[in-house]
Amino acid sequence: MFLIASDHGGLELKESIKNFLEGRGIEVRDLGTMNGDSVDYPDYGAKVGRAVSLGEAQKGILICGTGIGMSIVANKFPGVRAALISDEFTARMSKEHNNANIIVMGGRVLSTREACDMVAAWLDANFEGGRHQRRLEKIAQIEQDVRQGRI
Ligand SMILES: O=C(CO)[C@H](O)[C@H](O)[C@H](O)COP(=O)(O)O
Repeated sequence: MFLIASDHGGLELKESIKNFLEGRGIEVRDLGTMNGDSVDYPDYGAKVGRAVSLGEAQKGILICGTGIGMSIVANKFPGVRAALISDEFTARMSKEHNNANIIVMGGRVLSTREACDMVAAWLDANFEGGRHQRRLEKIAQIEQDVRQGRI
């Protein structure tokens, strides 16, 4: 099951991506925002970041105006690897090398077509493991060390 959320700056793109995913037979849970009123991206980024961190969902998609704020928020949660992607190449790499469990996009940056192609590239890619797994383990270790005040 996929989680998706946006602020007002990503609302339109969120709706398009949701339709795109559902068209591919993927179940999507929309955590808001549901209308164009101005809202604060941390509130929505935290909903998806928390759920992925707790294992309530395997994957998430976040959209704000640029994607920057949402990625900062989501990456506060342990175990979250949120990737701000900008094109099909970074979308694919975010899975192959980083095994990103959340992708983040800018609703004021991308066209619907570009964004859907990027989502497809991420979905269709596979994590390569090997040296990339070692690097992800180092990230997890850093997370532990920071939490326990070792570094
Ligand atoms: O990335 C963002 C925040 O870092 C987003 O672009 C927000 O959507 C943006 O900041 C919202 O701006 P607004 O002027 O309040 O519409």
